[in-house]
Amino acid sequence: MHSKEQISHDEYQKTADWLMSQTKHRPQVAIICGSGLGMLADTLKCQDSFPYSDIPGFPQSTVKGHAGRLVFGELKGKTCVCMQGRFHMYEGHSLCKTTFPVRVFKLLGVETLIVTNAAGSLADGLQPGDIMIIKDHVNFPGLVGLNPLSGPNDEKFGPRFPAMSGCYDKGLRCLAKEIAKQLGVAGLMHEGVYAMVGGPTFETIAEARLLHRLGVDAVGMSTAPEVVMATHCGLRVFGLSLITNKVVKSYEDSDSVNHDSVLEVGRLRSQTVQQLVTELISRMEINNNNTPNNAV
Ligand SMILES: O=P(O)(O)O[C@@H]1C[C@H](O)[C@@H](CO)O1
Ligand SMILES: Nc1nc2[nH]cnc2c(=O)[nH]1
Repeated sequence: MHSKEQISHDEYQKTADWLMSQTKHRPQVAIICGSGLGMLADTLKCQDSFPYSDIPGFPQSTVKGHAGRLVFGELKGKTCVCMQGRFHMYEGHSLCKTTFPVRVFKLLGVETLIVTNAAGSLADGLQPGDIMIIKDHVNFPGLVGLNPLSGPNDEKFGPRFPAMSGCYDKGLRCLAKEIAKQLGVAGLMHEGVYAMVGGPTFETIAEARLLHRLGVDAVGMSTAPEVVMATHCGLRVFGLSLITNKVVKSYEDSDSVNHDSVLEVGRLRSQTVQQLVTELISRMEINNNNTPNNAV
């Protein structure tokens, strides 16, 4: 089902053209808000916002904690677009639809994509409330062929066989660590490997143990397909996981995770995540090599 659906370049372009006809903002940075992290859009000034239901070609958000709005605005001298709500494979969207906004962002002239998510920790040193800079990912659906790039390749966006080593920009990861020190939150910050699983089930204990043994630090149900699409079309990527729970790895442990507690940790850490992302956007350099006219 996932590899058959294709979205043509024209369809992405139509959505980008519609958005450019509705707002004067021409974003350089795009932010995808994870579960409970929609407040990242609140810091944007001079906002223009669009419910997904009004945007031609956009899928709809169905998950609590994902408002379903695209917000454009200015942040510390940079023009941004923020997805208040992302699309997940488990909602029944094809991977093309799940990642639809990423190529639209490319056509809008975006150069850098910031992805955020809520994730459960497997690494012993990662506690709920900690923030993990994503150094790399394991795309479990992708490993078995559920890849948004399956099917005919559109060379206008990128090559047939894109490299994924180094897909999380090193310079931005270093900058984020420096900012965390300056904000006095270095104690909360870690760097690690995120794994995407299909969801919507949280992990069994056996699955949690398997992921832990494989070297995964945090697990979630998103992000990897977006990053694959972004890297394919040449966007620079920065990723953050907010650790919302420890994944249960012991049969003696009676804890269990639920979506409301995931959202609650998002609320508790919203200010810190907001400060980090704001500073990162403020201090990142933009090369302006992807203006909408020469985007793809
Ligand atoms: O959109 P993200 O990846 O932040 O959402 C995570 C994974 C599930 O969608 C949900 C589980 O609580 O949070
Ligand atoms: N798969 C998965 N996704 C999450 N999102 C937030 N917490 C979790 C978790 O424990 N497992």
